Order: sequence, then C-alpha cells, then structure tokens
Amino acid sequence: MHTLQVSLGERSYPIHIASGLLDRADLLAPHVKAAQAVVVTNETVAPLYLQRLKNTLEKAGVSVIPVILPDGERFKTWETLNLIFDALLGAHCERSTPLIALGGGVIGDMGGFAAACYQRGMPFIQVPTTLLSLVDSSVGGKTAINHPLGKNMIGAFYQPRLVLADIATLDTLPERELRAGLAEVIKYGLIRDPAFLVWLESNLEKLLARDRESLIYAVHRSCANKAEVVAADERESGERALLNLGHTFGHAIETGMGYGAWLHGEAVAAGTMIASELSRLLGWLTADDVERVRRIFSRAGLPVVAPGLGVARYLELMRHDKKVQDGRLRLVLLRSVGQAVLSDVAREDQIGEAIELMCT
Ligand SMILES: NC(=O)c1ccc[n+]([C@@H]2O[C@H](COP(=O)([O-])OP(=O)(O)OC[C@H]3O[C@@H](n4cnc5c(N)ncnc54)[C@H](O)[C@@H]3O)[C@@H](O)[C@H]2O)c1
Ligand SMILES: O=C(O)C(=O)C[C@@H](O)[C@H](O)[C@H](O)COP(=O)(O)O
Ligand SMILES: [Zn+2]
Repeated sequence: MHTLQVSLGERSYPIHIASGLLDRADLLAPHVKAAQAVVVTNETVAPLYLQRLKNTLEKAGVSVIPVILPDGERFKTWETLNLIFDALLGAHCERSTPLIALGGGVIGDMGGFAAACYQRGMPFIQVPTTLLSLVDSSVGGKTAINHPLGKNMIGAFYQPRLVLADIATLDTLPERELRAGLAEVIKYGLIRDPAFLVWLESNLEKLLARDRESLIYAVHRSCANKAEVVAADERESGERALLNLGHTFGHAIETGMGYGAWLHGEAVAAGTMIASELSRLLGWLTADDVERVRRIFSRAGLPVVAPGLGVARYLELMRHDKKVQDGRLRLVLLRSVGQAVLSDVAREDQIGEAIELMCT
C-alpha cells in the first residue's frame, strides 16, 4: 500500500492507495469514531460496492445508513443535495456522524458539500471509485453542485479526513469513464510534471489495458501532484488555479451542451486543446507542442475538437468562471509543455480565434 499525506496542519489527512482497500476495517476504523456512518452512493455503484463497504464498517462495529442517489452529472443539483439532507435528518444523524462518499466525482462533490453543510460540518471520508475521482476529485476539498448557468457554482472547500483509494474498483469502470479520467491524469503532466507526461506517453496503452501496477503508479503520482498543490494553496489564491487547465472552456462545454452530454474529462480534454491553441497564438507553444498535446489526448480516446457552440456563447458561459476577477477572464495557459500559468493577457479576439480553430 502507498500512503500520501495532504499537509494542511490540523486538517491534514492520508490518501491510502492500493487494491482491496474496501475491505480494510483497520484503515477506516480510526476515522469513523461513531456507532453509525452514512454512506452516500448511487444506483450504479451501490450494487457493486456498498455491501462490501458495509461489511467492513460492521466489522469495525459501525452500522451503516445508506443513501442511494440517482446516477449522473445532471443530478448534481440542489434537489439531489436535499435528498441527502432528508436522509440525514430522517436518521437523526448527529454532527459527529461520519459521511462517507462511495463513488465517482459527482458523489464525492455532492457528499462533501452535504457534509460541509449538515449541522455546519460532519466528518467526511472519500472512497473514490472512478479513475477521475481517484486521481483528482477525492483530494483537495473542493465540493459543489451545479447551477443551470454554471458548473460547480454553489459549493464549499471542505477537506475529507481520509481518502481510501481502492484501485480494484476500476475493474468495473466503463471504458469511456476510464478514458475521461485520463484527461485529469494527463493534466498533471501538462501543468507541472513534464517527466510524468513522458512516462504517460510511454505507458498509455498499459493504462488503457488496466495494468494494475501502471494504474497504481499513475494514481499515486497524480495524487502526489495534487496534494502538493493543495498543501501550498488550499483555497486557490494562486498556484491551485493551475489545476484548472482546460476547465474554463471545458465547463462552458459541459454547461452549454447540457450536463452529462459530455463527460467532465472529455470536456477538459477539448478545453485543453483550446487553451493549447491559445498558448500557441500567444507565441508560447509551437505547432509541434500543440500536436504533442493533441496526440496524447487522441491516443487516450478523448475528444480533441470542441463542440461548435459559437464564440459568443462560449464567452458568455466563460464569464461565470470562478477565476474571473474584476470582470476579466483569467485563463490557465501553457508557457511550455509541462509548465502552466494563470494569465489575463489573451485578448477576446485571440480567445475567439482559438475557440474557432478548435471547434467542429
Ligand atoms: N472536486 C474536485 O476537485 C473535482 C475534480 C475533478 C472533477 N470533479 C467533478 O467530478 C465529476 C466527474 O466525476 P467522475 O468522472 O467520477 O464521474 P461520475 O461520478 O459521474 O462517475 C462516472 C460514472 O461511473 C459510474 N461508476 C463510478 N464508479 C464505478 C465503478 N467502479 N464501476 C462502474 N461504474 C462506476 C458512476 O455511477 C457514473 O455513471 C464532475 O462533476 C466534476 O465536476 C471534481
Ligand atoms: O482541485 C482543483 O482545484 C481543481 O481545479 C480540479 C479540477 O479538476 C476540478 O474539475 C474542479 O472541480 C474544478 O474546480 P472549479 O473551481 O473550476 O469548479
Ligand atoms: Zn476537473
């Protein structure tokens, strides 16, 4: 087993990474100091992994209150959040009752937001089961729901007490979801870890074939990158914004196309292509660099062309981005492949040109 630490003073927490962790009562028990725990999951994940987690918790003397939500990005809403609150109140959960999110990023983001809000904060544990949630969303404490006008618009920073990353859950993950998770893995290489990008270029086929050791390495290195960034800038006043590469365009795609039409990772891949093209227009990347970015996403089976929403619509959606400051767009761009920057230097006509060049 590999263990990383997210260093945030008294709110520091471990990320355990290995196969078979769902059965490890010894790892869960120290963080579940209560007679009951809530497990928030969804209709797809529950039949696969809820019973196993329940058995493990029961072994540790903890009884489980399951909350099973409808599955999908389109349910990352106020209405679904309220279903969690209804269940917590219905079961007389206390402030000290731990809430465990078992599932992908949608469950983690909503479970975490519910944990942050219920009685102003209950202990929260992440048990991610998609590649995307293993490498990104379970770490760092961003929790949120969507609004019809923008992604993750209502939320809170709320750190988990533990991340239990059981790689074996990837055995049942659909192919398209595995590929979507790779978008965030590739992101770490592009923004701050060029050696990891080179490793990914050599090992992508092994990851797609779900080679266990390669997956563990990719999850570990991704989480190590994220943990370092989050420890340095928990609330995104600087460096953390770099984790948003491709997201200003990507979130516009997700909102503009209707939540769920494009997977988050797919939208991030296409959004990163626009950001790369814009970086080229600014003279920072060469055409060969952009081709290198295109090639890795394309080999991962991710979209490298964005949907043609029209430049005006992209810009309208992008104005809701959380990095907007004094009404000005700030975008994560690439100074070079492996080094991202947050910048407001791009003019609107250049942004529009990059969108047009990268859209269908
Ligand atoms: N908080 C953060 O830092 C952060 C980071 C990245 C993404 N996100 C958010 O995460 C969400 C995307 O997460 P995601 O890609 O995990 O999508 P998801 O949560 O929708 O899960 C993808 C699909 O896989 C299913 N699934 C989950 N685990 C499975 C398993 N082991 N076997 C079979 N099926 C399984 C789910 O039911 C769902 O249908 C987006 O809402 C995005 O905004 C948040
Ligand atoms: O953890 C972060 O910080 C990220 O930006 C990670 C992103 O991959 C993730 O999609 C995040 O939810 C986006 O955050 P937002 O603040 O743009 O909603
Ligand atoms: Zn993301």
